[in-house]
Amino acid sequence: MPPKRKSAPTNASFDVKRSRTATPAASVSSSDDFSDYEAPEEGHVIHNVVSKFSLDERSSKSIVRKTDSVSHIFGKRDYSYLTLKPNHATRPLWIDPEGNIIMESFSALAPRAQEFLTAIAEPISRPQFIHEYRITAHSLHAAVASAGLTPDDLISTLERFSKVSVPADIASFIRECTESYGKVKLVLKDNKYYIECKEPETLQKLIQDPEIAQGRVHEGDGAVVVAKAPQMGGLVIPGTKEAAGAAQAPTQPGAPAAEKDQLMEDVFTSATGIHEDGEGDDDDEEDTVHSFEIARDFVEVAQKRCLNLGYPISEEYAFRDDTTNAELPIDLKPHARIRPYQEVSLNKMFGNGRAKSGIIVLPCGAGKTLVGISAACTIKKSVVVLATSAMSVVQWRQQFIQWCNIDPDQIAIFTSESKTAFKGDAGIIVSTYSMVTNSGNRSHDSQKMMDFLTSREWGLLILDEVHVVPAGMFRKTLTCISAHTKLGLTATLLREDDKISDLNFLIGPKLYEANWMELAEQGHIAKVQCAEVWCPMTPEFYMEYLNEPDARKRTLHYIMNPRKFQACQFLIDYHEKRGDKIIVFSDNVYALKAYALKLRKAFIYGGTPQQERLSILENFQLNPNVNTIFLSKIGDTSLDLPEATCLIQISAHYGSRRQEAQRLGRILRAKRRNDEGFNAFFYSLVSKDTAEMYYSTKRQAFLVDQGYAFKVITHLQGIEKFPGLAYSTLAERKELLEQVVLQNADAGGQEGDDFDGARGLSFNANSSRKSKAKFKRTTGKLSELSGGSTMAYIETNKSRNKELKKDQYKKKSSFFKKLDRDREKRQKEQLALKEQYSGAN
Ligand SMILES: Nc1ncnc2c1ncn2[C@@H]1O[C@H](COP(=O)(O)OP(=O)(O)OP(=O)(O)O)[C@@H](O)[C@H]1O
Repeated sequence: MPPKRKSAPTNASFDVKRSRTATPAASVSSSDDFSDYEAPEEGHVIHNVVSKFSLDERSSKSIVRKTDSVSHIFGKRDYSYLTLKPNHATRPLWIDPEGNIIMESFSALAPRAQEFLTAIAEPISRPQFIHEYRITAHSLHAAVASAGLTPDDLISTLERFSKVSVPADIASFIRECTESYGKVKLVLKDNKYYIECKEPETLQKLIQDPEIAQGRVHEGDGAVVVAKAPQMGGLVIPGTKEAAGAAQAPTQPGAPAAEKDQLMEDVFTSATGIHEDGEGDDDDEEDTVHSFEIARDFVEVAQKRCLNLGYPISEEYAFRDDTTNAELPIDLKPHARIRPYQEVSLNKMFGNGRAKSGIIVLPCGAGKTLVGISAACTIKKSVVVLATSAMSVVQWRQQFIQWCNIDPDQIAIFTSESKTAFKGDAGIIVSTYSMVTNSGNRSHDSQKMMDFLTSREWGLLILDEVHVVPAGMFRKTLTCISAHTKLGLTATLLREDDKISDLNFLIGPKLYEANWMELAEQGHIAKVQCAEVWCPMTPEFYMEYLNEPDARKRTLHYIMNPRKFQACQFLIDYHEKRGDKIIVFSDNVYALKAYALKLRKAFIYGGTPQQERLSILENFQLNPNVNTIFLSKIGDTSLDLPEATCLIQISAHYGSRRQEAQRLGRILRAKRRNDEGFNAFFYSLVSKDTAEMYYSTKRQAFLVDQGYAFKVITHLQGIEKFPGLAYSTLAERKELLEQVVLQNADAGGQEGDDFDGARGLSFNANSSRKSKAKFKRTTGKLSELSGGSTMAYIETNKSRNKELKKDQYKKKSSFFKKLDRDREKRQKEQLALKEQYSGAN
């Protein structure tokens, strides 16, 4: 097979078909920069050691499938030929030869198995009873790097948990991936970069490579430095029980019986080498490491080359040995107690006494900010925090002051409104991605701040909402800010473009991903009842919907469907009477205003002046007469309203899974979450038999994978008898339809992208800036925007969208191009007729 450049198969992993189309290592060019390098897909087989491995061929040779009357239904996923172990009923895992792992979460051994799987595999779906995981090259990398697991540990533990023997192909995949992963490290010590390895042979191999040799710094005789590796002992993360000197946390309720505990401990110990009492087998041993220095501007080239050679580099920061960068006097306040899952995620980051770069995934409202702050308190060096909006910037600063005993003067804000550096040698700067990457003309103060940011070294770079940042912007950020450790934080590691794997490469592996349902069970986030309410279209709206040629106007028809309005009115009334505080979300601003005005409720969208926004929010929080507010997409993220207990969604961003999860996040932090029997409510109102139903299903995919169940409500009991129900007569509905028909297509569009507050749409954006960026059009088809290709995020780069469109057009045959032209012509004629008709009336 000829080497493919920039191939981008869509899966991750251990998937047989994908690994076949893997980018051969040689295909990643040896050019000197990364500008033309496109990282492979998430978890995709990323180096030659892995690409040599073809599970497909091996497994297809060895499998003898049964053929009976039902086997055709299961096709390749008929695994009935696998032999179950005699005591399979007590084991929780099914492992198939294609690398998928299914876990019975009701098994007594499930808690242990889950702990193990979270360390070695990617969670794919975790509903109540059955969880699905997949072993990927990246997950194995993270397992080796953060938990220090050996291939034998991994395979033997899988074997113990599995109902069937671990297939030989999987065992060899694990060996091939883990043999090289995590062995070579990039360490920044005394402000010099070192490539470090425990095996002298591997290091020799790298040194002898002509490309790497070019970047090597020869000090004295150019010898390889041999040193003792630092050990984990002594590193205490602030805010943990250990830090407070408290005893170990008691066993959780519902823990397995004593005799099972012993079995589980055996299994766990065999996997990690760590006993329950925390003693490692070889804690006292010191390992020898060999390293050589690499020039700063050669680091990326070396990283790429090592990846090609089959030794992907992990980045680590020996912050305790860093005497060059000033210490930041920062500690958590005594009252701060970090939660168990926050502690687990931080342990993954500081697992071996050094800080590892990577991504931590926690549900919305689960406290990512405190995780970032605790990381800063552990490293105790200068920190840069980058957030997506000016409002988040303010919140980050407030949280630093709330949780830490740091002088507020040492936390500076860099936004369009504030540009002052911190006092002293070390400090914290909080800014937005676009402030840092803005390539336009900067004001004098802004340039001064940028120079400050780029001229020094930072101990930690915290990247908030890491998944939403366009990849190009990301690269720019990482090149202009030199940080020893990069910590990405997100709730939804989902992107609509094909750049998710860039995060693995540019930041580091996913270090930890929390289980939403578990956190809800433990009361850290609210339990939510989710429902999709099907609202039939009225006949007159449906006729118009079917005949409308313009996609955006069609959208307006299903959002303004009178039956949807009635459902919204009914639900607001029902939940207000229950004592809930309700947020109604609408991406469509025309509908937002129309619904809110008709129902006499307050609304906030991009055009609402700042003062008015704050006043509405304050009333919502404190005034018992203001129980419902309408919000446009500007409220999707960063809005901390713990009073809210019910969400109603009337219009959304097509099929965006990320938006659905983020909106749900607004009620996950409900104050009342620990009240007896408390539930928050999330309703998505969907017009039946329209495109909205398709998008709605797509939107829910991520939450369903997290274990949320969406009930379908086809009829709201008692709605017909609801007093004052709007649009209950045909005349009213026709009047509404007329108003909708008279709107131009823009009314069917959505509010501009609120990627960054600096562009004017965030909650605390200066209203004078709003008009500049209110609406942003991108070229592309509806399906491209909608998540039609299992996407949740669209690259906000206009030229990229144009390219996409062009590519699609190129792919079309002349026959289809002709059809497109004919259709456009017909649409123009229809529009002209309509205009003529409305003019005549
Ligand atoms: N360990 C803790 N102890 C007490 N309160 C906590 C803890 N961790 C987080 N919180 C509180 O939980 C709330 C949500 O935290 P935060 O805003 O960091 O969530 P998030 O994960 O960033 O959410 P989102 O993704 O929606 O922005 C905050 O009010 C925060 O103070």
